[in-house]
Amino acid sequence: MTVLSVNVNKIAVLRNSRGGDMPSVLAAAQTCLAAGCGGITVHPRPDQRHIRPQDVLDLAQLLAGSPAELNIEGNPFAPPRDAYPGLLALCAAAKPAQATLVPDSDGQITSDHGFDLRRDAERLRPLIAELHEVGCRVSLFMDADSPDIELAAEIGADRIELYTGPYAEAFERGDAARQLALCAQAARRAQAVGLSVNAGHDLNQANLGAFLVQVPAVAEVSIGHALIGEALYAGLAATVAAYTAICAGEGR
Ligand SMILES: CC(=O)[C@@H](O)[C@H](O)COP(=O)(O)O
Ligand SMILES: NCC(=O)COP(=O)(O)O
Repeated sequence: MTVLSVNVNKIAVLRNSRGGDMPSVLAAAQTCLAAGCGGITVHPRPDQRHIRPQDVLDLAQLLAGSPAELNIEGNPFAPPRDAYPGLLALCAAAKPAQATLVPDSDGQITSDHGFDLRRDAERLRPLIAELHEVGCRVSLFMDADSPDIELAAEIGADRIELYTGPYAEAFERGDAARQLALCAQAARRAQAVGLSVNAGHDLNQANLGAFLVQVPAVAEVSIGHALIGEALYAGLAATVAAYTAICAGEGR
């Protein structure tokens, strides 16, 4: 079954807009966990516009000893800045179950592409080894049409996360077949060299079911933006329950 990891970045965005601790990232994570999700995802960025280092440490404490996993996403090449210690230092302190490496830059509103491993493989290799030393599983954010899926295994990654933004856009336009085929093919290539496959970005209640039907053996989906938006109307616990039902294949 596919694990749902809820990305709580957007809870922090709302909190940060006024300061203080309302809404609380920790309380939101607790609600998601109680509603049945299998993990919590955060994507701290150097400008600290949403999840902050202290949130990461608090979430790590909340999840310690629980079967639910903490997944920390971020750019491993972004240098420390102000109170942001850098992704590897944060992972060393929080010891998440999974670190997902993403090649996003500060100027991006959100992540919008995967790694070019022809360019970055040799820089990533020692960082992946360092994260393994800390005890993290390592996943690499990859485009579904990347020619270099197999290289992720060669440099030591455990998983890839398929960037599903192009699929979500195509689904919205009503012509998702090509993107689904690309994602399914990338998943099969990854699995053939021993990588597990995660997926994320702009997944929602409308497009998730078709994705999980067509793309084989997706280990985890991380979902935030749509889920938190939908939760404004339906409630967080009910929305998480709806996603876990889709992940469990109910209604297929
Ligand atoms: C890697 C990825 O697709 C997500 O981490 C995405 O970046 C969500 O983060 P934001 O909520 O900050 O856009
Ligand atoms: N890795 C994807 C993620 O964490 C959530 O992306 P989104 O649902 O906020 O687009």
